[in-house]
Amino acid sequence: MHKTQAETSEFLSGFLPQLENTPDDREVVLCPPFTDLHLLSKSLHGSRVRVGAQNVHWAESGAYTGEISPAMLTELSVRYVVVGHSERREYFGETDATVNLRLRAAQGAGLRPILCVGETKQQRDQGQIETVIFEQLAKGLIGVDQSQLVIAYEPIWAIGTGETCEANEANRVIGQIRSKLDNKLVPIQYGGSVKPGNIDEIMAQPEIDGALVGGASLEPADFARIVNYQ
Ligand SMILES: O=C[C@H](O)COP(=O)(O)O
Repeated sequence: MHKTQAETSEFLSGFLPQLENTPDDREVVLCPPFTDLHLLSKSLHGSRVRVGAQNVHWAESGAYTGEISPAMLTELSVRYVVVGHSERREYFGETDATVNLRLRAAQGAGLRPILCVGETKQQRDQGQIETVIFEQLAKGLIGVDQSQLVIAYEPIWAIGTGETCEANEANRVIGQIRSKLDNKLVPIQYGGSVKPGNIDEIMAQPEIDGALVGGASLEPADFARIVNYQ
């Protein structure tokens, strides 16, 4: 829940010029609040930056006050949608079952969902990393087309805390996630306190295909440095 439309416009003015020398292999997606989607879609038309949303409901339409349907997003040229972020699971009652409904509805409308999975600190300390994540995958991915999917491994204890998962540990867990997938080519991102100072090491890991960036994406220079990792 960051940035009004005015703030988003200001962000773009600072960010887009810094993509002039960005290598072609980088796919850049901005996932703002719903209220910024129209502005972003218009402003980014013809650019290399794609637009994503932060959530989507599974129904086509109906009496679901406060929710947003897949078609409402695709009409705005939205291509991606984050599903099952840990904040949605923790604060808004998301379960693996509702995550699954959202993933399937998103794909049914032509959106490419970014499924977030990850463990709490307590689960990690109790040696339950794989147990937790494999269950999130098993329940979340029922009936989901893995050729139109992105996964983000986000250890909850590393989100917004400044405490980053060591790059080699993130690489190990992401390898475990990949071992459970039918399609080994699903892009798997790491998320959790990604910053200009650690992006190079994170992206040097063989299993890590990208990053889901929160706080550091709010500053144009920081996010551009992350996109332009070495
Ligand atoms: O939504 C963003 C991710 O949860 C990561 O957030 P962060 O980079 O602020 O830790």
